[in-house]
Amino acid sequence: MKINTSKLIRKVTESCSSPNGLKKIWASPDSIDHLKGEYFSFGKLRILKQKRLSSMVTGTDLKKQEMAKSPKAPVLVQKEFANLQYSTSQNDYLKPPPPPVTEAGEENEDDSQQQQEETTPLSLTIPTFDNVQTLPTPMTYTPLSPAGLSLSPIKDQKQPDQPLQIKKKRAHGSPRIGGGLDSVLLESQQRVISELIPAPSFQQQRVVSLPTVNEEPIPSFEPDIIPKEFAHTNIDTFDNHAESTLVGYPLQHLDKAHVLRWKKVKKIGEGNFSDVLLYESLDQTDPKMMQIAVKRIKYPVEVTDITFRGTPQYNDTLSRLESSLTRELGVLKLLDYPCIVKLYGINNPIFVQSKTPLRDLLAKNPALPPCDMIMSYCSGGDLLAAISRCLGELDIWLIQRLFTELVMAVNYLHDNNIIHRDLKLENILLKYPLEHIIALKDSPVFTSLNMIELADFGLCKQIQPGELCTARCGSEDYVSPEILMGVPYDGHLTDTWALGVILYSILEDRLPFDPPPNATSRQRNRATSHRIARFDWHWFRLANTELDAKEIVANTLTRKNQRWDIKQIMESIFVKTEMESLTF
Ligand SMILES: Nc1ncnc2c1ncn2[C@@H]1O[C@H](COP(=O)(O)OP(=O)(O)OP(=O)(O)O)[C@@H](O)[C@H]1O
Repeated sequence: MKINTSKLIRKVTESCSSPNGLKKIWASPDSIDHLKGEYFSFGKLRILKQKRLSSMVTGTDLKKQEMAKSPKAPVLVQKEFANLQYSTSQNDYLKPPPPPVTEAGEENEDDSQQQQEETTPLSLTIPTFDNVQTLPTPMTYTPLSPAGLSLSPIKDQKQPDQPLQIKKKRAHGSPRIGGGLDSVLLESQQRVISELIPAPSFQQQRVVSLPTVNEEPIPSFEPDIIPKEFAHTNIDTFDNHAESTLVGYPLQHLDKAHVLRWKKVKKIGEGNFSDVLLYESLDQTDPKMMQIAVKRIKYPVEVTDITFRGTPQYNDTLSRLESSLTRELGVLKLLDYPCIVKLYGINNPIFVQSKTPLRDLLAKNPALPPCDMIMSYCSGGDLLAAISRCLGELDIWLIQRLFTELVMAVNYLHDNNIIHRDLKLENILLKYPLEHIIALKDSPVFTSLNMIELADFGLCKQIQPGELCTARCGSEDYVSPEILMGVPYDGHLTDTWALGVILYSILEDRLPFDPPPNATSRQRNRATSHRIARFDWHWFRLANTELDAKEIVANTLTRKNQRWDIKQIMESIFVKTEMESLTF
């Protein structure tokens, strides 16, 4: 029997978007299971499973708990919007959605009846544009957390009277797993900018496709190549070792004769899946590697906690983690472009040599050693933090320069049949602090040096020309309507959509699909996905300003059949004129 969950979905949606706190919704365990792929990741949602009855609890109590745990996200102060003009001419809209479809066999909310309900087989409906009759369900993702099930705040907790801000920096300590099996399904803790990642045990809910990428063949693991001291070291040794000194292998020479050593300086960043640390060379060899950024993978609790061993969560998590890791490393090894972060080396060759590095390591040792990716260091940090620090006041020449480099990086990826799928402000790294970049403006080297590096290839994919993707992944504010709809999508065009979101955000100092500055409380309570699906964005600060950049936003934050691809963005006046001045 097919379960009808539409009523429950509506209730959860209302509850999740309610600013006033706790609400309980009772439903059968199967209904909950059915919803998990959609809703488990809602920041305010917790699922309490009982034997025959489940409840979902949403509310501010959970938010508060998590907010107390998470460091504050950088706040980007907004300008006054009191006299803003409202411009709609450049936008197109979907027609208002018809009322939600009522399916036969609707669930009864009555508790007593719920208790009677026995297991009902789940059915999977893959929506297409033909049969989508309601707006897509708001989605966030719940990546797997080594810290367990704590939930983080998510943006719709904003109170109506709060100043606008691009605040959606990741929640520290809320790691994700992404990219695995092209469906990246891990659960339990979410980041503030979320990925649309269903939980691992709910893959029947979601379009799950195995990777169709033509991955570069990775040579099979040769045990001899791993230095003895690493191949049989336990995790404590690695941890102590990693605290102070890092031993790494340059990608070109994965043998013991070429090991390099670095000393830890400090932590410089944190993602959902990794800690990023600055190290300085102890060998004084290659100047490029004097200072390096080390991306240390955070292993989810499901693979580190021995009590999970042998459980479906363990197996699922392990394979997704492994898939994500090998994908990111496999792609990074191939890339060589000024505006893209470089992978210089690795702390253990097995991570780049084996197709199943984690399983191989676990076969030798019960605990996983750290995985440290040795990467180029960008001393300016990420663009979101930089913009936040300067209160969103970037000169247009600088916006033009940074965005042009980003477009060139994405063009390089697309030319090489790679889609990024997680383009966002946090993944754009500045090679130098913003003030240094500004000071360099009139220097002769300004046009010969790249100022950004694109990072975080955990969700990228190598694709065949014309291939469509099905994995619903990305970050909530940057995700395109077709991904929200769950239909197969062209990854090139979802990348250019994200470029539109990025450019708009830098220009307007706000994310395009946040509630508008003059929003009514009803608008404020609407999910971001609702506005995305309706292409509901407007110019505010720049409503009356003529700017070449605006045509890029207008032609990317639009329907996929009208959306510019990367070549068209490169042909725009804003990008083309800047590109012509660059010499790298
Ligand atoms: N090479 C680098 N140089 C300087 N800072 C970096 C570098 N790489 C990453 N960072 C910092 O660390 C943060 C997290 O890095 P990254 O996005 O690669 O991790 P992640 O775990 O994949 O994150 P996410 O949660 O977005 O998937 C970045 O936003 C940035 O601030």
